[in-house]
Amino acid sequence: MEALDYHAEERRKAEFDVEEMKIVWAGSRQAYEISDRVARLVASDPVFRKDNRTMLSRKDLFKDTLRKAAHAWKRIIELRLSEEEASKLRFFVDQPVFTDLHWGMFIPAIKGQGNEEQQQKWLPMAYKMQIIGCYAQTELGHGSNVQGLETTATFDPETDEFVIHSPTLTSSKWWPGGLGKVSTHALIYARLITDGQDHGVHGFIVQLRSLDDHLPLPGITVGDIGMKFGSGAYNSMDNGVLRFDHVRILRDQMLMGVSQVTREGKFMQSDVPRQLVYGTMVYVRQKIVADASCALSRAVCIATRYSVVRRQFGSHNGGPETQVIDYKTQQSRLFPLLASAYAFRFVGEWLKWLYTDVTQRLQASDFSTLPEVHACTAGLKSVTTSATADAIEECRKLCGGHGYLSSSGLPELFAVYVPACTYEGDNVVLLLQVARFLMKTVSQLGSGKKPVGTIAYMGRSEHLLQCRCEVERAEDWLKPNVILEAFEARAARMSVTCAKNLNNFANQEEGFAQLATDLAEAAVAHVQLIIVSKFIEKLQQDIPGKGVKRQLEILFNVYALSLLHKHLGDFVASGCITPKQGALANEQLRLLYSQVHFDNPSLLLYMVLLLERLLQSTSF
Ligand SMILES: CCCCCCCCCCCCCCCCCCC/C=C/C(=O)SCCNC(=O)CCNC(=O)[C@H](O)C(C)(C)COP(=O)(O)OP(=O)(O)OC[C@H]1O[C@@H](n2cnc3c(N)ncnc32)[C@H](O)[C@@H]1OP(=O)(O)O
Ligand SMILES: Cc1cc2nc3c(=O)[nH]c(=O)nc-3n(C[C@H](O)[C@H](O)[C@H](O)COP(=O)(O)OP(=O)(O)OC[C@H]3O[C@@H](n4cnc5c(N)ncnc54)[C@H](O)[C@@H]3O)c2cc1C
Repeated sequence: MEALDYHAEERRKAEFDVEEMKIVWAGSRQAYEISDRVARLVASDPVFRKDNRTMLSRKDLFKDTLRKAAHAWKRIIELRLSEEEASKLRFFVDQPVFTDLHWGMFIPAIKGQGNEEQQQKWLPMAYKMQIIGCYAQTELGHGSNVQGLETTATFDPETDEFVIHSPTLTSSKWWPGGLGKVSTHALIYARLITDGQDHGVHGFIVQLRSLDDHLPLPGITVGDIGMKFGSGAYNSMDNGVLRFDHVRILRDQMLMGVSQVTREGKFMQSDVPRQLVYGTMVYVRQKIVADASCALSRAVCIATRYSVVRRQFGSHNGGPETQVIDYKTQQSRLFPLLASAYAFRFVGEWLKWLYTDVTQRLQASDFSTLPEVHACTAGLKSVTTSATADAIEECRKLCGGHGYLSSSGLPELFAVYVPACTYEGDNVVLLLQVARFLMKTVSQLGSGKKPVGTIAYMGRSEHLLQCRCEVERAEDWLKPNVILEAFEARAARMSVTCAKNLNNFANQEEGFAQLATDLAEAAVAHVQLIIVSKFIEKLQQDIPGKGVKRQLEILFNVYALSLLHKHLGDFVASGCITPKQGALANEQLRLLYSQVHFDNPSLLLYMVLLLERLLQSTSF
């Protein structure tokens, strides 16, 4: 049989409503139709070809990216695409580009932190792309520690201007995408100084290049920081370096939504939390979580197709060899990744809802859910991107030697994806933010303040700290409430243990530093609980289509039990389950793989294959 026949054969065996599954993946019928239409648009347009990317020189790759960006913009206008359609177009073009930062950070920062007048002044120009902006926060010396930034914005009351200056080499802005070659403007973060007093880091809009000849303006030194990891990949982006030599900007170029400086040079803090200065990062972290399932499903799709076609060993009497998908080891490495793609998809949908909710609350001056939203976006960004980056590498190995070829699509996918573990907050630094939130929650238990939302389970910690898992047989692990309680108990116990251990330190900050590893692990347990619980909530919804819900239930069990198996040490050490129950979970996981394979050899497989058309991956 030819490779295509193997694929057709596997597709033929599917026993669930494929059209309905596509809709579940997309989120709604309308979202699916948009995705399908835009995918075809991109696939049929030769300007958007991507098969030669890894062979282009940096200069040619960059030119290719500019050509694609200009063409995309032309198509968006000609076809009057909506924002959702335009975002899909960006997704299918699939090449990091300066417009990501313009639309994804520069504009949201002005919307989120600018006052009405500033929005009216800057947004129309930005929407028409008459100006192009980037997000220049990170410096050579400080990225994670935003409060450590050194660039200064000193108010000069005589001229009603700020003087933007890079006082040291380490204060050079370093990394911003779109900065190196393209941006005319930057949203920069600098220390606000009025009358000799330092008010911490605030956002300022600074013009970098002339709108006539694109040359840097006086006092601005700007350039590209050079080649990055891998061929093709993130090298399509002009990540840049930027230095200021006493550059003057008008006072109203400080974003004044969170704090203001008056004409007299008086600093005024609005009645809103200062953390709103970090709001754009929260927005993008939420987007990154939604994107994780897309990158992961691309990789899983490639590895699955390969595993169906590839045959090694096991030929009897000259018959065909065994499809590698039939090896239990291949299944146990691949199926949890497929299940994770669906889990991340659903938690991403939920996070989008949470973000929309907090935005509406903020408009009504309700800041109560901000800490939880920060913890959820930070934690989910960390856990989903780390898992996805690891999964792409695992998919490469699942394709044997062929996975190492550029034409498999996996090396470039890995190279382009892996910085997601670092940008928008290093993943460990973000986990420690979650841990801080958890420790605060634990310290408030018993104060009468009832934990709500994703930490509501902490309110039942008395029960969760002493409950016993009732699993006696492997199939008991198929019950969602059994799984949920095990994950809740593990998360609660790990957090409470950390909190107790912290109390052994006279100095809390010192304790936090010493226990950082345990705290990060407690944060992972909490975030995995969120993902598991959102998958369960999804399954409680009405999901139409023959066999669709059943398949999602199988994927849920695979996701949860494979996590339980991977983190068995945590579950057993915190006393949530016994070693025997851990072994039963593993047994059930094995049964699940083989049950899927025995009942219908292609069910899981088919779900990946259908994603292929949607995701347009470069694949075998
Ligand atoms: C019509 C046409 C349309 C076209 C459409 C085209 C579509 C194209 C769209 C594309 C979109 C794509 C999206 C974009 C692509 C992404 C590309 C990525 C490029 C990368 C960019 C970057 O990397 S930007 C730089 C990011 N930098 C970081 O993330 C830095 C990480 N560090 C920090 O966030 C902070 O320093 C910190 C949180 C680690 C520490 O902060 P700080 O020192 O102030 O704090 P404390 O720890 O003491 O905390 C104090 C207090 O504040 C709370 N807190 C901290 N952060 C937040 C927050 N963000 N929100 C709310 N609260 C926060 C913290 O919990 C503490 O609370 P307490 O209660 O006091 O404990
Ligand atoms: C491809 C790419 C695109 C980017 N785009 C932009 C952009 O458009 N705009 C922008 O402003 N920035 C951008 N950045 C910068 C990015 O946001 C930072 O690199 C990121 O925030 C991490 O900061 P850092 O580089 O200072 O890492 P560091 O903080 O120096 O991290 C180094 C190591 O130290 C550890 N570490 C640091 N602090 C702690 C701590 N408190 N406790 C425990 N461990 C710690 C980290 O876990 C990590 O292992 C981009 C980066 C990349 C790679």
